[in-house]
Amino acid sequence: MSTPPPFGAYQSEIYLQGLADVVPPFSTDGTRLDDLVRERLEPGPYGYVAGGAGSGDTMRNNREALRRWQIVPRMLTGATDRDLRTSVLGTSMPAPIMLAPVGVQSIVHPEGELATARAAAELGLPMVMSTASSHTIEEVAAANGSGPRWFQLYWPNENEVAVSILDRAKAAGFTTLVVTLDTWTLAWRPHDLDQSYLPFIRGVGTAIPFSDPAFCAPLAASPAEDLNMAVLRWVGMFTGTDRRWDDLPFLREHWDGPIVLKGIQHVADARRAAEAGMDGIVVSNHGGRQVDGAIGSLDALPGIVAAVGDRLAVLFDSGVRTGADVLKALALGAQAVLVGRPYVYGLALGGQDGVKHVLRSLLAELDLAMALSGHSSLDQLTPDSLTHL
Ligand SMILES: Cc1cc2nc3c(=O)[nH]c(=O)nc-3n(C[C@H](O)[C@H](O)[C@H](O)COP(=O)(O)O)c2cc1C
Ligand SMILES: CCCCC(=O)C(=O)O
Repeated sequence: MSTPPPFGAYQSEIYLQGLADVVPPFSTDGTRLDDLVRERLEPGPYGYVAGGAGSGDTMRNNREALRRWQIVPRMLTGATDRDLRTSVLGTSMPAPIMLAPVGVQSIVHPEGELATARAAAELGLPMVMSTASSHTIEEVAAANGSGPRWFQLYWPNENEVAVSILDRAKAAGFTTLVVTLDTWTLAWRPHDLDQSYLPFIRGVGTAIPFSDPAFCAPLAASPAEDLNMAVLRWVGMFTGTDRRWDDLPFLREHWDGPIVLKGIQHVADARRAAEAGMDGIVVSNHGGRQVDGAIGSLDALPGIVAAVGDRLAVLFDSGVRTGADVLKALALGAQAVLVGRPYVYGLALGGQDGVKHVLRSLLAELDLAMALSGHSSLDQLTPDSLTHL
């Protein structure tokens, strides 16, 4: 198997552009994007995307948990050529980085998830499409073309609607189902409450149910004709839902690919997912957007990997901003890492090219972090690559 060109090549590409006095479209530092976007977006959309639950403590805990683990570099290991390719639940990817499901993307850029789907396909990175997308399943699949794609389900209250959405996702080539468990109702989010800002009220992020025959069947008028009625039905369908562990066989019955539960933080829940015959989990606290005062997501990872890592694909998200962050999560046993806000900031700053720039920067930084810390392959990353402060 020939070694693919290193992602670190983005670095030389950028330096060479300097010969023609060209600089990157915006910062290559994933920790600075939030500041750039704050200046660009209206306060409503900015607060919605960047904000967390309550005081923001969980968001800060995510970053602090990542900072408390630090890399201990090794020398003279022959890490000149790296191979970051991997496969998760049958999906091949050029590096263990995926685009987390993020809804309502058209609040930051008119092309929304379509631009994201195109950028993901250009890089071959799997995207996870959200149930709360501002474009339909079929539109995003078309934009993603032959790229790898998974579908994220917000489990609706009505089974007919769930089945209809799952059938559409399957028909549109989504291979793995990601079921998000931590957002069955929205948290207390002062950023949004203080501005009375909720995108869904404006009908953004409702494209999938509003284009769904099972969702629309009981409506007296179409969502285009009577937005308020449709939004009311949306609220009843997707908020305050009550699903339990016993309900999981329903998903197995209606989805024939792998199923991943997203939003796991407790070891006991990870064990439960394994016992329920799930294929994977995402160790995630939704980027600190749901439970304020919760642990940093990375702090949940080692215990969960020890408990179920041999039975389930364990993925990780929440707080990842740099290549070093990705390296740390991989070293602690995640098979792949999802990023949320960073690529959405890229979308806000530059559409499809902006998403691509953020992801290429992250890939390059991961590649160089691997190289300079002495790792030439993913299997060389172990907890021994790190120390905990
Ligand atoms: C604006 C926004 C919308 C989101 N929408 C969804 C969603 O529709 N479904 C979902 O499972 N997670 C959603 N998430 C959570 C992400 O999938 C992911 O867990 C989180 O963003 C990871 O943290 P990070 O932003 O620090 O990378 C959303 C996150 C943001 C920032
Ligand atoms: C009910 C959909 C919520 C979208 C979402 O996941 C978020 O804003 O974090």
